[in-house]
Amino acid sequence: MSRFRLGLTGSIGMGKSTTAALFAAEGIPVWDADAAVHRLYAPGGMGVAPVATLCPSALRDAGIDRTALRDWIATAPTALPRLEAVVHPLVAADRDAFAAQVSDGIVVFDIPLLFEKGTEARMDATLLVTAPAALQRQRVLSRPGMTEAQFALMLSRQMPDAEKRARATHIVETLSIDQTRAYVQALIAYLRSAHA
Ligand SMILES: CC(C)(COP(=O)(O)OP(=O)(O)OC[C@H]1O[C@@H](n2cnc3c(N)ncnc32)[C@H](O)[C@@H]1O)[C@@H](O)C(=O)NCCC(=O)NCCS
Ligand SMILES: Nc1ncnc2c1ncn2[C@@H]1O[C@H](COP(=O)(O)OP(=O)(O)OP(=O)(O)O)[C@@H](O)[C@H]1O
Repeated sequence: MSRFRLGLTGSIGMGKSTTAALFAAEGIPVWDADAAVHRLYAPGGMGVAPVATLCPSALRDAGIDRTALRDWIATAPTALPRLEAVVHPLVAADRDAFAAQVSDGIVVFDIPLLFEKGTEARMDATLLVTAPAALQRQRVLSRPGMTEAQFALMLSRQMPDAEKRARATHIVETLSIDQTRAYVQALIAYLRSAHA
């Protein structure tokens, strides 16, 4: 089977990381965009200098402090697009370097902003993880330090779930681990048979 790129996405708290781990447990290589950003922000990361130039207050212990960055983003509507303009090309380079290492079989790309940034055009198929809004809200608000305002702000920055459902080639509701694991296993089998 030649390389098959599966874009995994979903709004905050919908189950991307958990579902990505289910693919990894089946032996599927997974690239995680949020993890790539953490690497870029860590001391020695490629993102430290450019982000610190943009937001000097975020430079802390030779790395980028996300809390300071989050506070800076709240100061102006232009802040996040300016940050993305610096970070996203570095994330894309990390993604392409990962993809180049895998020559065949299914590869999963866990990308929160897959649809928001049109990255689905670089994928062979897309899987949306989703859940009822009330469950999403309960999950996110149960996180330490998360507030209603923060949740609303993050949701406002992400494409509505209904729009993502209309664009995804595959959709799974993350209601139980067993049910999602069964879905992941069936999807892997289907993709291997359909694209052998
Ligand atoms: C804005 C930042 C500082 C907030 O960091 P913090 O640790 O508080 O939140 P975290 O990173 O866990 O993100 C919380 C939620 O927002 C999502 N998110 C992250 N960046 C963005 C963004 N630019 N637009 C919309 N949602 C985003 C995440 O996927 C997650 O669902 C951080 O997310 C960041 O640096 N984002 C810019 C880089 C980026 O766009 N990352 C997404 C790559 S697809
Ligand atoms: N299939 C599932 N069944 C039951 N609970 C799930 C499932 N998938 C995820 N969850 C729960 O939902 C919460 C959010 O999951 P996860 O962190 O994977 O979401 P995410 O989309 O990666 O979130 P973020 O966008 O904030 O990174 C976690 O508490 C997790 O235990």
